Amino acid sequence: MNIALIAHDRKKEMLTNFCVAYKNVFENHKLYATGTTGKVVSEATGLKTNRFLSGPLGGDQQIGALIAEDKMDLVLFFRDPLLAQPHEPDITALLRLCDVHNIPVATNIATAEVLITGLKEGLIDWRKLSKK
Ligand SMILES: O=C(CO)COP(=O)(O)O
Repeated sequence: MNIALIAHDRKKEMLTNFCVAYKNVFENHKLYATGTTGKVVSEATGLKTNRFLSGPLGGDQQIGALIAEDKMDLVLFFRDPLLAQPHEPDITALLRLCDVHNIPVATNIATAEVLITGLKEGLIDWRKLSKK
């Protein structure tokens, strides 16, 4: 499965800890990330991440393009709901595309826990069947 990892600055530590905790799951999948998130996660966990541009410079849009092409299977986007982002339209567009293409997406750690458990249990395997 192709998994996108994205976190706003004040959520990066949380996502990193999440990736450490579930390293055994993530290492069986292909990871993509926005620039800074990928750097931080890879350095802390040793997991390989395919990194795009930093979010404010277009990274969210690059991940959005993969979603539009039906190439992303799961998105974990730890958003900061208490801080305005300069690239808010890009964030909205990415989440909209998840809804357009029915891609499982978590925007906080509580939902991410549920999705990662579902991933382990094979509950997202339908994605393999739905590939165009
Ligand atoms: O801004 C982001 C998502 O909207 C994340 O970008 P970085 O991973 O480059 O910090």
